[in-house]
Amino acid sequence: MGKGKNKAHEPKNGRPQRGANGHSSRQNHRRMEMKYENSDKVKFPVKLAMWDFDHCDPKRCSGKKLERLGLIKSLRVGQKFQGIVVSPNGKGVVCPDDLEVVEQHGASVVECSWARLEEVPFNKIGGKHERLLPYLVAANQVNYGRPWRLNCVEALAACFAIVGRMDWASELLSHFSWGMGFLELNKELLEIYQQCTDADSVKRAEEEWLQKLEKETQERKSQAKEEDIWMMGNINRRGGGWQSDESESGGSSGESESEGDKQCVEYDSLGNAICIDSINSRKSLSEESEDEENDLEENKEPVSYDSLGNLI
Ligand SMILES: C[S@@+](CC[C@H](N)C(=O)[O-])C[C@H]1O[C@@H](n2cnc3c(N)ncnc32)[C@H](O)[C@@H]1O
Repeated sequence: MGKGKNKAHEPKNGRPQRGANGHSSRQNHRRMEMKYENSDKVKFPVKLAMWDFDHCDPKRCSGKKLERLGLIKSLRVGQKFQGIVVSPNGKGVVCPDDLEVVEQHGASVVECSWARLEEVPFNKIGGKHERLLPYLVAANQVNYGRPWRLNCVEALAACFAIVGRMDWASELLSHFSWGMGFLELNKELLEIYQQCTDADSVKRAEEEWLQKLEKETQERKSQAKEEDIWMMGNINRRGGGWQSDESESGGSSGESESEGDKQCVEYDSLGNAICIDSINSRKSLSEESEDEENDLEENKEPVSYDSLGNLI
C-alpha cells in the first residue's frame, strides 16, 4: 500500500489500513520519517518537494525512493510551492534565469502516472513558477530512451542541471544505479541549455536540436532506402539467375524450390533468404507488442524514439 498524502481512494472498510507490523500506515510513515530524521542522512542543500498521488509502484517510484532517503518532502493537495514546480502543467520551460528561485526556494515535482494526468487536480497544486522541461531523454529503466517523459528524480536533476547546478543534479542522481547515465545521455543538450538565458532562448535551442534530429532521421531513412534499392537490384539479378542457372545446369537440381515456395522467399538487407510468411507473422507480432508497449506505461525493454517521441 502506498503512503502518498494525496491518494484518491479510501480504504474499503473505512478504517485506516494497517501495515504488516499492525501499525497504521500513517504511524509507519512517521516511524520511517523519524528513522531518517534521526540518522545522519544527507540533507539536500535546497528544499525538494512533491505532490504524491500514489499512482506508481512504490518499488519503482523514484519520488518514493527520494522520500525514503529523507531527501524530499511530501506536499498535500491545496499546498502550494514557492520554488520551481517542474510539472506537465507548466507553461514556460526551465531556464538558467530560474537559478535564483531554485537556490532560494528549491524545486518540486508531481509524483503521478503519465497515464493518469487527468486525475491530478493541477489547479490545487503548483505555484508561481510552474515549468515544463525542454526536450531531454529519459535514462531510467522504465522509460529508457523516451523523450520528455522523465521520472521525478530525472526531472529535478534536469532542472538543477539547466540552471547550472550540476553538483546538485549529480548528487540527486547518485542514489540511483542508472542515475549518472541520465547526465551522460543528455550531456551535449544540457550544455546547450546551460548557455541560454530565458525560457525563449531555451525553446529556440530545443527547436534547433529537434530540427537537427529530424534532419538526421531523414538522412538515415533515405540512406536505408538507397541500400534497399541496391539490394532489390541484386535480388532481381538473382531471381533471373535462378532460371538461367537451372537451364545452364540442365534443369532442376532437385533442391530448387517449387513455384509456391519461390513466392515465399525474400531477401533481407544482408542477402539472406527469409520467408515472407515469417516476415508477415513477425510484423504482426511486433505491431502487437508495440501496442502492448504503448499500453504499458512501465515497459522494461529499452526502446528508441524519434525526435517527436514516436517509437522507432
Ligand atoms: C509523471 S511523474 C512519473 C514519476 C515516476 N513514476 C517516477 O518513478 O518518478 C514524473 C514527474 O516529473 C516531472 N516531469 C517529468 N518530465 C517532465 C517534463 N518533460 N516536463 C515537466 N515536468 C516533467 C513532472 O513533475 C511529472 O509529474
